[in-house]
Amino acid sequence: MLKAVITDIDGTLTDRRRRLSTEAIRTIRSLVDAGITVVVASGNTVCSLDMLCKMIGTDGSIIGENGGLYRFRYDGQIHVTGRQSVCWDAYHRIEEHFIAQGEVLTLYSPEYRFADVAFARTVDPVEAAGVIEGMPVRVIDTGFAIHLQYEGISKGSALGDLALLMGLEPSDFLAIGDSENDTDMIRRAGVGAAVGNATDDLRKAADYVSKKKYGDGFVEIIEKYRPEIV
Ligand SMILES: O=C(O)COP(=O)(O)O
Ligand SMILES: [Mg+2]
Repeated sequence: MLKAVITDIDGTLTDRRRRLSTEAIRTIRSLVDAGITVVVASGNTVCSLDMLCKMIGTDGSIIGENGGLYRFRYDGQIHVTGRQSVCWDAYHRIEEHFIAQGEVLTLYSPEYRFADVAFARTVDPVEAAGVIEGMPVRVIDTGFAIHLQYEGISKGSALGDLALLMGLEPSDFLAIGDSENDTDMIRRAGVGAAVGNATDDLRKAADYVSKKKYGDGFVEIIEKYRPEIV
């Protein structure tokens, strides 16, 4: 039996252009109204997740910055497990490398980030990873941004910590995602599902891959597993 849902946002509840699926929101509201907790787990910042949770109508339980931080409900403490200073060291090395080639990197909301570093996908993430080889930092391409994350930290590691705070096990969760940054999370969850537009690696790690894409895929997955969520 499953007891809660944890979902990625970009590419799962949104389309490629980050437009939220109204059908997915409707589905989340029906889960919440039935007393089922829905956690959002994203590479996004706390403030953007808070706005989203309020407007969708969840209880504010979040995993942000790709697992670099998490919080149980709006009034809970923000637990930061990422090590941003190490990520900044990695970023500066990458920045120097690309500046030497005439490429200027664009940071994403650095003033609102506490755990990781994120920047625009204007450079090759594999080349960026090569530049910081040996450092305890992972380069993550979410399909929407490139993130630098301290080793061992992921949405999956944060799911373990958050589930404990909620009095649940990771295996109590149905987890849904679309990309590389969701892999650990869908592996650790009781059921891990990927939407139809998911990357090949995530599809391989998933228990189920929806036929439909983006928000419609999310709705399809919830409909399939709804009888198992109590
Ligand atoms: O912040 C990103 O790069 C992607 O966000 P997501 O984890 O909700 O897909
Ligand atoms: Mg995503």
